[in-house]
Amino acid sequence: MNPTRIKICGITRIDDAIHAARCGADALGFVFYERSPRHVEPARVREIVEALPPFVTTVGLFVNREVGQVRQIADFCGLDVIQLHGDESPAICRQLAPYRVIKALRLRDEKILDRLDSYPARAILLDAYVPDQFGGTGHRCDWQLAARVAREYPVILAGGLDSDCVAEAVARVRPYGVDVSSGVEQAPGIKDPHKVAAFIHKVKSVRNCGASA
Ligand SMILES: O=C(O)c1ccccc1NCC(=O)[C@H](O)[C@H](O)COP(=O)(O)O
Repeated sequence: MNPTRIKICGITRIDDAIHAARCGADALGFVFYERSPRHVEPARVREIVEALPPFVTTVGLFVNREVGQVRQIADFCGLDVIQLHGDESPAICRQLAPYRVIKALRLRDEKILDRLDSYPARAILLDAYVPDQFGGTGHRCDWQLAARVAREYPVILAGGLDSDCVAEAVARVRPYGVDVSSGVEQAPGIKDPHKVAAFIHKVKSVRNCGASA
């Protein structure tokens, strides 16, 4: 049985990053989408990355950015993984090699099942579908459909998770990992240390028989 990996997304402050790492987060996400209330400048992210312990994975989130810009920012900040949260094609994912790519897809209906094979991504992040919004919405996705996807692919479940619902979500979907942003915040971009600790504790205490390596 593998543990459910935990990504805390929308980090903008060193203290929040260190606290999440101490609580046991596997990965931290930084939003480079300028229209997000969690947007953070590359110079700040570089400082945060330099302050982190060695075994915490750093993930940069981009929405429909040009590949060269994504690479430039990722190289500058020292990021480990790139998460593409817009309408990026499978070809764009390929162009970012050797960076590992997580492709985020907003789960609208079963048509998603036909699109998955084309993505050369290390994992698919399933988020809620909210018209005209790319992420960080606080809305849940269809866990039943997500569970079907998770039987075939490594899935990172996102969308409206918090410490109250995450144990049930893991038990039902059996994802590779979970991702949370607004559910552990005091305000957009500002994490609540108690909510972060409670979320991570809940995930670590639930059995996930389906999670693959
Ligand atoms: O968080 C944002 O503001 C955001 C904006 C645009 C694209 C992606 C964004 N966040 C990506 C994430 O990975 C979030 O953690 C994910 O969407 C879940 O968010 P939430 O429902 O608030 O937990």
